[in-house]
Amino acid sequence: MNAKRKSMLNSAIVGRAVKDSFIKLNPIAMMKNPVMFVVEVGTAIVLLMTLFPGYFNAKDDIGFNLTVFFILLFTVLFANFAEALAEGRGKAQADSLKRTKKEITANKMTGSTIKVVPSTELRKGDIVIVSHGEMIPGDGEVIEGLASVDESAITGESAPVIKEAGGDFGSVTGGTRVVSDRIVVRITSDPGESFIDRMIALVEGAKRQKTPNELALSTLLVSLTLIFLIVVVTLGPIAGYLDIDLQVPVLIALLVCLIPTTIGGLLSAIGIAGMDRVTQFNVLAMSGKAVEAAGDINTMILDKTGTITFGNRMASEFIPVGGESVQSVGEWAAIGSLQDETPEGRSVLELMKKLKLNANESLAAGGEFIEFKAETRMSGIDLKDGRKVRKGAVDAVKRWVVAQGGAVPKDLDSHGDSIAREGGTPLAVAVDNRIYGLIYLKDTVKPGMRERFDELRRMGIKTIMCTGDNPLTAATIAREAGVDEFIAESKPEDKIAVIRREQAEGKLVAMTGDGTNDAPALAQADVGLAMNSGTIAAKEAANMVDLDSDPSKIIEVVSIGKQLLMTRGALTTFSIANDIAKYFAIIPAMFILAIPEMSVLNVMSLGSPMSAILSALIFNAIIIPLLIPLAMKGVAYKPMKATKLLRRNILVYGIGGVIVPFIGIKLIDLVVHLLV
Ligand SMILES: Nc1ncnc2c1ncn2[C@@H]1O[C@H](COP(=O)(O)OP(=O)(O)OP(=O)(O)O)[C@@H](O)[C@H]1O
Ligand SMILES: [K+]
Ligand SMILES: [Mg+2]
Repeated sequence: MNAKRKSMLNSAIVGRAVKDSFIKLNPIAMMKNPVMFVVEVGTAIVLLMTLFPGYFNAKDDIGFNLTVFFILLFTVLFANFAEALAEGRGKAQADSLKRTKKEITANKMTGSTIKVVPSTELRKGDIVIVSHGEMIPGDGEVIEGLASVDESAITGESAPVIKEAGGDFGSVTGGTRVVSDRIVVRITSDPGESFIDRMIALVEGAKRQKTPNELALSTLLVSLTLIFLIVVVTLGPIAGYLDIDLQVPVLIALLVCLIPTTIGGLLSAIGIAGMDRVTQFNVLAMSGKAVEAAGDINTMILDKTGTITFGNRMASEFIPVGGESVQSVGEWAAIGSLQDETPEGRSVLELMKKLKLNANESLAAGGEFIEFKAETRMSGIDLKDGRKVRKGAVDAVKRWVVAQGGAVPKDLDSHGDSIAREGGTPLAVAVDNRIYGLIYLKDTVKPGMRERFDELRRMGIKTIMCTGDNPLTAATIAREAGVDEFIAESKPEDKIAVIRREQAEGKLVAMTGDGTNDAPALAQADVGLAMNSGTIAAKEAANMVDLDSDPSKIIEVVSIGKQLLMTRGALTTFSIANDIAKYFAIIPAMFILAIPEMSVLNVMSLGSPMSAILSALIFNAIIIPLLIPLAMKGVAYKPMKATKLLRRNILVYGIGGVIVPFIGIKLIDLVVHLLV
């Protein structure tokens, strides 16, 4: 991550937020937030009454009304400021992305000629050539060649990544730079629909829509506002009937204190900041809904290779069976791997070199390469002389050999099992109906996995490891990493089946993936995190993309989602509890103002009715900016079960929410009382 992205709020962002706070006063924009809209309307009424007291036949104290007006105005401005500040970093980031997007020229291939055209003219399906030093003019897939690409413009990561035709590392992003070699790219997006365009829209929050959770909460806040509005509006006539004179600005002050302005003012900032936290983490969430869903996840599906383990499964040993030799196992393994571009395949050839073994490579000439497929769990080559060479998962190779009338050497299983028990992956090597031996693929569990899974368990999240590997290896790695369940010998479609099974039980499921065959499962999952290095299909199916291509990040994304939901819950509790406390300050004051004999009601022994009302109103306003840091950073929490967490939060934010205003209002009153 680059420093620019990491930089916290700087003065430019704050300055812009201050300006935006005033722009956001526009009532049409304000209507999106009904609670604050009511405050704004109240502010306008008080202003009119201050400016034209004659019209309202108010016998009033202009000084008091003017003070109320300013406090109300600041209440609205503070809420606007919270939202503007939360948007700030995204807007700044969008600006810098727009700068990288500036016009790029493309070497477009039309037939056999190359034409230089502006990147804006490129359409889906166009073919371009990008050489060393040039910018990639649009999103696409490498169809020829291999190059290292500097993707720091989007990922912030300065180390270049290798992009090559075929496989899962072939997708490139417009605006990134080729720093070595030359690639031919097929463009996969039309202008305005590129990854950078989507990223700009996303960080700018241009298309931000309320999430289902936010909508539900907004409905609650609007209902509360309506109830209090009705109460306060009817209070006027009732008081009039009783011959009690209640001034309109006092009623408005009462209303504003009662309606949930704290959460109303911070709600959208909390949502934006949550999205922002995910973005700073180099994960692009396609919607706020995805981040929230992450907070509600019950089940997490994880890959073994590359997610829980480092994934650079390297051949470390050739183990002969049935009386064969290391040389023959190695030779056939190598012949079957000559064109296998997977890390496993390449490592076989490297092991040959390391062991100083030779393979008669000419045997492979003119043969037909059989690519590794997760479905068959084998790869190899059909030689020109008719012999078929295969290497792959032991059970798959056994079945293949038996189907051709071959026999399984007696010592195969024991050797295979001992590799698996150590957490390694055994690959069997066979030619036609004869098994020569095993390749020992070594892989290691990433450090710290157990602690992270413990944390997930404490949050009540179940982890399921899905792997194409054999049950023994799977069990060993599962035990070592501490996942709750595992599914071995799983095919890509098995992932969808697990996701559906969990969802049928009413659970929300998260998963990560990068291959085209992961795309359906990524789409089926409630939270699908695709790797940026992955295929276009995977990235389109997912609702999040990890720019650093670290599948284990799903764990942190879930934590951020949880934190977002908790922050919203905590501040809602705090806000509503707060309003109850203000009630005790302002209601007695109103009635004492009208009937001085009622001064026994002054439970908080505030200076005067006027100062009580103003103090409650000032507290109501300044609590918003005071809570901005909490709204932006999210509440701190320890992973624990949802019910326990809820109880704790109600205790802290509910009771805290009742006590804090009593102290706050009392302190403010001490000062205000001196002034009025
Ligand atoms: N290049 C290869 N050639 C032959 N067989 C392979 C090759 N790569 C993997 N295999 C075998 O196929 C099995 C399935 O591989 P696949 O990549 O689908 O799953 P995996 O990597 O083991 O698990 P995960 O789903 O956790 O990534 C492996 O366990 C291994 O036995
Ligand atoms: K309030
Ligand atoms: Mg794999």
